[in-house]
Amino acid sequence: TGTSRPQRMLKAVQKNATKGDPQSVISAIDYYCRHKEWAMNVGDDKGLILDSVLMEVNPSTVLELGTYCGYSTVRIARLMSPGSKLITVEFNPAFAEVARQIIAYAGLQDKVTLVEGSSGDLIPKMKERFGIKYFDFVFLDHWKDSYAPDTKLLEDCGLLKKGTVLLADNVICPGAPEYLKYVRNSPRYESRYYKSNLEYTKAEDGLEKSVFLG
Ligand SMILES: O=C(NCCCCc1cc2ccncc2s1)c1cc(-c2ccc(F)cc2)cc(O)c1O
Ligand SMILES: [Mg+2]
Repeated sequence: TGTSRPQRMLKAVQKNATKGDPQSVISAIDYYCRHKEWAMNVGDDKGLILDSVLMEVNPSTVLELGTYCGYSTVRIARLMSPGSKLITVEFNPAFAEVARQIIAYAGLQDKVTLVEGSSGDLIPKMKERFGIKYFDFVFLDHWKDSYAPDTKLLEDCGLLKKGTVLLADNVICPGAPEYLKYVRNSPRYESRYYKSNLEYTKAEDGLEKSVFLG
């Protein structure tokens, strides 16, 4: 057995990016995944939408579900104000190990808390474990059929407040039909679809932005 895809991605960052420079880490990953080996990062097309929605919200607390190698973690944390906190949840220990190193290489480890485990187990523990009252921004990028149940769980745990923004990746490809039905039909959300491309491809994908109305 050789290296894994995430390990090869980490090597590309260590080789081509500048330590402490988040933009160079993002560019190194995008170059590697577009020209060498595809990987399921949110990518540069959808990444620009993520950046603009994030800057509009300017959140103090962020929850990311699905860290993978930390690409979107770096994209988000690099735009967050001093003193703000990002909690990112990853299920797969091998992914988490690579993500920790990529986040540290970008110099963003002080803003980011990476937690290993499943979203369903960890969401109910957010308040007691991390002293979180509410999340201002939630990026959903984990199991697509977990988006809807985990959104309901966030509501039930009182982790959303009036104005919290949920941004969901892959609502077209691989798709999150249950989630779209839920947020688009619920009177508690104001939703909007941002059409884009599946990372590093010409296929359609997009992000759904849903504002919690309280
Ligand atoms: O599955 C995807 N992403 C989730 C990985 C699941 C890892 C998890 C994290 C976690 C944390 C907490 N609790 C439970 C879980 S489970 C994903 C897949 C594609 C794709 C698109 C076209 C393809 F042909 C093939 C793959 C593209 C994407 O952007 C993705 O995000
Ligand atoms: Mg994704």
